[in-house]
Amino acid sequence: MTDSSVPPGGHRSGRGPRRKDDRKRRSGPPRGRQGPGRPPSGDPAREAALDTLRAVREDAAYANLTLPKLLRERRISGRDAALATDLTYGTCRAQGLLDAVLGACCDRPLDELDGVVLDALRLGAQQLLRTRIPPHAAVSAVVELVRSRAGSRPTGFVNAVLRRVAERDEAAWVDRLAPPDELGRLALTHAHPRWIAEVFAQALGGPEELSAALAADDARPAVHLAARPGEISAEELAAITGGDESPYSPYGVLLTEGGDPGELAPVREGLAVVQDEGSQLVALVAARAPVDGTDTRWLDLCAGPGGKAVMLGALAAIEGATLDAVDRAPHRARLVEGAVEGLPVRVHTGDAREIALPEDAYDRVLVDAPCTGLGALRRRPEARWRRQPEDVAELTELQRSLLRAALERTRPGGVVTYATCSPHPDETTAVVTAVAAETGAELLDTPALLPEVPDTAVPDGPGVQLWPHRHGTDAMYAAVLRRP
Ligand SMILES: C[S@@+](CC[C@H](N)C(=O)[O-])C[C@H]1O[C@@H](n2cnc3c(N)ncnc32)[C@H](O)[C@@H]1O
Repeated sequence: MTDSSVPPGGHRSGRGPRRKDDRKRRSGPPRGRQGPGRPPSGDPAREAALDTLRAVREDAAYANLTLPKLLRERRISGRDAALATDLTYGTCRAQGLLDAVLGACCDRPLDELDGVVLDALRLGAQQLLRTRIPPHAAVSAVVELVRSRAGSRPTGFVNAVLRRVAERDEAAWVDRLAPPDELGRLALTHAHPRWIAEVFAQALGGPEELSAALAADDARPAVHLAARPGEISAEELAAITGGDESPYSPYGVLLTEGGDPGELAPVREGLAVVQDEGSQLVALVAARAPVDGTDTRWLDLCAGPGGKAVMLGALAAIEGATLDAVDRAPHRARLVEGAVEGLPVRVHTGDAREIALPEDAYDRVLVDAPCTGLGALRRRPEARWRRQPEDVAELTELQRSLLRAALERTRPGGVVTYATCSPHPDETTAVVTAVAAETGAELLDTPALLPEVPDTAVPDGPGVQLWPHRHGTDAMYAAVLRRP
């Protein structure tokens, strides 16, 4: 739907980094900052949301790093912080759906709008379609925000577009805008790019669970803690934090209260870390995989920032083993060093494919490969719209070579666990089966290593696949291979 009665708003390019010559042409205060005579809107939550959306759009920032920093700097807490978080992450997650609706309500392409206006429209549409905020409050708050950031000129435009958005609810907009096929409809309904919905359907072995999978992936994830083995039990950790013991991981606690988990005493004291239950289960697979013979030399080839290295290091300490932990990125290797203090872990910085570590030597190896992260989209609100299908091929090349490097460093009879936080079959089954065929490595029965977790088998492939809608975890994948 377009409407020629909509008054003109800002017209500058709204998406992608702003060009230098654009900046020169503008007069007056820089967009996105307070200008003289323009008081703040008195709405710290929406101001923080708008600033984060700008950073995500212009600087390719990560919302989940930018917003918490901004809230701390501005001393925004309590209900304002909760509102800012809901609005920012919700708007980032739903961007494709919001843009489809806004596109039907604007008389010009969205990428010709001023960036601040576009961010404000997305923030407004999110409130109108996906929250319980009363429509008049949502519209007037966003109009005031635009006035404080960009002056009065675009306010009529923003007001008119948002009033058009408010004419239908989310379901009615989906009815109107969805493509005719079921997969396209589900992708729009749950605000996912079509290609990702296709990947999920392929990984699930059919469309039956797709709606549940996309819905769970569109919700905010629960926060899990992992108790450090040998230091504190999950039962004790749950009692101290007021959380619940996790359903599957023997070390997991599901937090039931909000707030910053980093401030909890057991986390500050190093007795527990914030870690999704799916990651805990992958570390458990790596620790449980059956080894023939000695079992004292362990290796984590892609260790940064150290979540699984902490769990493996703590288990190694209990078993009398040692762990070598490798990461190519120096700052990530340093994070591992900080995380594994006091554990029998040596940290190495370098490329796992070339690093000078012994070959045919390790009993137990984890390669938690860099991947598209399609299994952890819940945690990175903007990621689903940033990732592109073309990213996959480059990563699968690296994943195969890392798995080969892991097998070369494993002794005959030792085991390698290959893991990704992606369910994409090209990154999971295809990598594992190709490298197993090339090297003669034996594919072990990985679901048997997690007997307490139901429905982990991968359709037509080796390994275990976890899912948010089935297990409440990220969509982690793991498969175990034995070196011949
Ligand atoms: C999925 S993350 C690992 C997460 C980690 N296992 C944890 O539980 O916290 C992948 C890691 O692989 C590292 N990496 C990427 N390419 C690498 C390479 N060629 N050699 C070693 N590490 C690499 C990245 O820097 C990144 O830290």
